Amino acid sequence: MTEIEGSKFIERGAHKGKGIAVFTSGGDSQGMNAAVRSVVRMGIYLGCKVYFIREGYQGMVDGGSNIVEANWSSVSCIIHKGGTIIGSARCKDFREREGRLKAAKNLVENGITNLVVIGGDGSLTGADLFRQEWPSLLDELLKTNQITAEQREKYKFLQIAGLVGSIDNDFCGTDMTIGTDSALHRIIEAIDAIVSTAYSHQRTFIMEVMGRHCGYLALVAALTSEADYAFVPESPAPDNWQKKLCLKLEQERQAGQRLNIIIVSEGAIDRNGDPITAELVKKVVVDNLHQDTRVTVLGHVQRGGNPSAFDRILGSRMGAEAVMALMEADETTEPCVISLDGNQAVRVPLMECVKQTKAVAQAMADKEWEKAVALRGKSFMRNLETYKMLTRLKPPKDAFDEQGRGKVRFYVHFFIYNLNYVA
Ligand SMILES: Nc1ncnc2c1ncn2[C@@H]1O[C@H](COP(=O)(O)OP(=O)(O)OP(=O)(O)O)[C@@H](O)[C@H]1O
Ligand SMILES: O=P(O)(O)OC[C@H]1O[C@](O)(CO)[C@@H](O)[C@@H]1O
Repeated sequence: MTEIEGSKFIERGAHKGKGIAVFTSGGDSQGMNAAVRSVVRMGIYLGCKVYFIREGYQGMVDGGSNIVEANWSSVSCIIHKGGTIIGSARCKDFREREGRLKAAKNLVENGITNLVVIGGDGSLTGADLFRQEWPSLLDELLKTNQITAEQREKYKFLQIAGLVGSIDNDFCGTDMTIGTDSALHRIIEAIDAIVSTAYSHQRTFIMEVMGRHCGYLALVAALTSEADYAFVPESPAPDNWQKKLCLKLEQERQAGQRLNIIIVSEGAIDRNGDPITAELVKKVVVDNLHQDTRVTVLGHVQRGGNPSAFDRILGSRMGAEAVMALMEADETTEPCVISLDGNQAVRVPLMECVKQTKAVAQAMADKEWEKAVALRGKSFMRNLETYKMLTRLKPPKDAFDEQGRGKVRFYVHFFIYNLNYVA
């Protein structure tokens, strides 16, 4: 790299002959293609041989035509596409050492010692383990005559850079994972559509959103749609949630609201760790309030469709940074995750992020809810506090007209004021 008046100039062909492979793993997410494109083009610019590994870890384990060299035009016209053009999978084989042994052999055979992993917490946890085991995997391959002593020596270091591609935003160490923003767009669009029909029929809608054990999507969806209630896994509803929920819905109706929206994260639980499903919430509302209530499960719509501008840029920036991280690494470098910190792309140690992400799961298993929320990070914590505060606030009396109905303009001011106040 050359310094030109304070800015870095990365020379074309500076890393000629190095082998890099990129693959996408776990649930697909919008923006993965932008990241793949960026890795390929940055790699080629630097003179590397860039490979696609198709179908995630399964392709790495199976090898053969799943590992193919990419060229500049293989990634033309994909930045706007949802999903991942190189396929993704959940792979049981890679969870076993035997599978990882086959994967190691395939990488050595293709001369690949640099990996860009684009996936969620599971994929990056797998990558962390793979990197730790690499020397012992090569030893075993050598011992069983599957690789030569020369190959053992030449490929002794495996460098890994992870990009967090998942709609769940459940990985510690980055502000936003690639795909979350687009999924939120899908969710908000759907809620806005539901609100109009709910208004006409004075209905209550329960919307189930994805996120696995992470409530980020549910929380931000609730905040941005003024939902009346939200169930998120990290901060389970109080034991008497049924009563509190019904009271809240009743209050809103009495204030003149024609509809209610409740957001349920697919991983929502109560304080005992038992699931709170959308159907269970519906039963509580119908049995107690006799409201006309419907459930909408958004499902994979959230993962589909074109990526937002944010996710395209995020994927592009992260992809280029991942290649640079690999090229600058030496045998002492720890594997890293390319993260978003504020507006900066930063490299953080993969092992640390995996450890912290596991700690969230542990805190939830131990029912240490406050710890779980804190471990999710500041932005999660602030969103949760904001939402709780907004839903606790009751409108003053002058928010109602003579018939006791809510004045719409008042609500708008009230909401905006409070949002500004807590932000
Ligand atoms: N502990 C692990 N050890 C080895 N491999 C793992 C491990 N966890 C996950 N993997 C590998 O990563 C793959 C993807 O993991 P997972 O299904 O958890 O999705 P993810 O990467 O978390 O993505 P998403 O957040 O979109 O679901 C698994 O199918 C498996 O092959
Ligand atoms: O597509 P699948 O394998 O059904 O997985 C669904 C899961 O994947 C995610 O979409 C991404 O992790 C989760 O939100 C959801 O629980």
